[in-house]
Amino acid sequence: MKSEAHPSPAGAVIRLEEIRRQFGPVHALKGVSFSLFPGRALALVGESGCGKTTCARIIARLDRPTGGKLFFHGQDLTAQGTAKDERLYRRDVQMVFQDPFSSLNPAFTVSHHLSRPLQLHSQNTSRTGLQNGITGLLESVGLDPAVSMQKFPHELSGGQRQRVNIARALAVAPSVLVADEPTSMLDVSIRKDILDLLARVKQENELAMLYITHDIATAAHVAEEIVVMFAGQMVEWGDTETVLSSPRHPYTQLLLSAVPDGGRPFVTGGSARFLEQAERVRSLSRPESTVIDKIGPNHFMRTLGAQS
Ligand SMILES: Nc1ncnc2c1ncn2[C@@H]1O[C@H](COP(=O)(O)OP(=O)(O)OP(=O)(O)O)[C@@H](O)[C@H]1O
Repeated sequence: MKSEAHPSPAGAVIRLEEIRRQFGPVHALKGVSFSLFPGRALALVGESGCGKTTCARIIARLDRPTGGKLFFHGQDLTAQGTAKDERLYRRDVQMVFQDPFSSLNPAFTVSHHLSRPLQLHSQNTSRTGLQNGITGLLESVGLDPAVSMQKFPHELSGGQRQRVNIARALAVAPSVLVADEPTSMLDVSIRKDILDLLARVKQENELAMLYITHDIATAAHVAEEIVVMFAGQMVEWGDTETVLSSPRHPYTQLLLSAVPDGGRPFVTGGSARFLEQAERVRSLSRPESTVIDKIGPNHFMRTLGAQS
């Protein structure tokens, strides 16, 4: 059976089909397939090194796969497009990175950061038109334009900077937003606010969103669908609510068991026993397998491969 995170790719903005990426001997992605749909988010969840950022970079065309296909509105992008196509694609697919500090230039004001992408996108580049555009963008991400417009990045909190990054991504009216660990460098107290903002802008702008996180507990805040990855493979995927409430793959169960107050103890007997069990699950999950179990209408699990 095909490994597809959504039963029907009709209407998909982005579709990855059996994407592979090898870096020398490292198989970072071993055949990843999913689709992104307008107004919906897919959470890509897994521990460090499982291939999440490689997926994001391939979608943003910052990296090329060594196998498989990438489709944009049904068009196969695997082959190199014209420079103009690439430019348009990169405008349509925006990224928000995890570090809100380094992604803004300390020498420029908030207003400057937003005016360039607005000028690129907007027909109305008059002074008033730009001013209105900046005001609207700042309001849409919950910042007071009068207060924040002329500020420099160092005058903003981490959360405010991430809001500016989101506003900047929205300035070119993209159809896809890839958010790579957008809250992992922020204070715990404001993480939920940023996730709520992402969920809201996704809906308001009909964005097809990829939300990348190592924190499975946050997936439900933003994403209707989830893909759990381990060692370059999708191990379990489907509707977020279903996967989180009835996880079937041992690795998904392991991730959920580590959520504080998740109410889902994986093992009893303390941390040493937990680490031992976690290692056992990792070695069970590592071998490649092409057999997919369909558990529900949109709930799939990769069966465990043969141990070598
Ligand atoms: N440019 C590269 N050269 C060599 N190996 C790479 C390169 N980029 C990624 N890798 C390897 O590919 C694998 C997947 O990396 P990737 O960064 O996609 O994982 P990740 O899940 O995003 O991890 P993290 O959360 O730590 O960023 C890792 O083993 C990584 O070391």
